[in-house]
Amino acid sequence: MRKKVIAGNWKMNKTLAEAVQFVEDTKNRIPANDQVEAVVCAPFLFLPALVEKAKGTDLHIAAQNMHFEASGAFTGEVSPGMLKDAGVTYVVLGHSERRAYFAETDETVNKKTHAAFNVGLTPIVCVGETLEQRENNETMDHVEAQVKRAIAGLSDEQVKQVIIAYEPIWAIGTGKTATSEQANEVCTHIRKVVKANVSEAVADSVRIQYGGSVKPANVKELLLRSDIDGALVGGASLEADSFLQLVEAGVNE
Ligand SMILES: O=C(CO)COP(=O)(O)O
Repeated sequence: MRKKVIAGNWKMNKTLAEAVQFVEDTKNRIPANDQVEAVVCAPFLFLPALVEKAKGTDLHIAAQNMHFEASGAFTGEVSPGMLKDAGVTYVVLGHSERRAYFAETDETVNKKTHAAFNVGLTPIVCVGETLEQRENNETMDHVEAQVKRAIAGLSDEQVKQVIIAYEPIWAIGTGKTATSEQANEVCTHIRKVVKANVSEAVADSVRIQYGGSVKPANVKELLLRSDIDGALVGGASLEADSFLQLVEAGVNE
C-alpha cells in the first residue's frame, strides 16, 4: 500500500503568529494512522518556529522552494543544507507558480531534486499542463517530458522516494478541479512513465499527488482513484479545520 500524502501549500500567506497558531491547532489532531502523512509547506521565515512547534507530532513541515547550490553568492536564496538544518523534511520543487514567475525550468528542478536527496530532504516535484496544452491534446507529452527531466540521473531508490504532484495549471486557484477521472488519467500516465524509465517496482511505490482546487468536498473522490496517492492543496489548506478534514478524508478512504 502506498502511504498517502496530504500537503498544504500555504504559498505567500499568513503571519508568523497565524502560522504558529495553525500548527498549535492541528498538531495533536492528526489522527494516529499509517495511511496518511500530513505536511504543511510554509514560507521560509516561519520554518524554524513551525518545526519547533510540531516536534514530536505527526505534522511534517516543508519548504516551498530552495536553491540547488550548497552555498555561495546567491543573494536572497536558501540552500538545501539550511532547510535540513532547520529540521525541515520535505521541499516543494518546480511549482507552476515558480516556473511561471521565477524562471524555474526542468533543468533547475532536476538540479534541485538531486540537491534535496544530497541533504536528505524528500522532494515534492510539481508537474502539469496549461489550459492551452490541454486543449491541444499535449497534456500527456508535456507531463511525461517534465517527469523524465525531473528524475533524470536519480538512482532507482531516490525515484521511489520522490513525491510527484500533478497540478494542472488551469485548475490552480480557479475553483475548476480536474474531474477525478481526468486527474487519475494523468497520474496513471505518470506511473507508466516511471515504469518505462525506471522499473515496475519503483512505479508501484512512487507516490503521485493531485493538486488544483482540492477541498474537503472533492478530496475523497480524488483519493479513491487508483493512481492518486494524495493531494497538494493551496487555498483549502489555510484553515486548520479544513486542512484536518482533508487529512481525515485520506485516513478514512
Ligand atoms: O497550487 C496548488 C497547490 O500547490 C493548488 O492551489 P489551490 O488548491 O488553491 O487551487
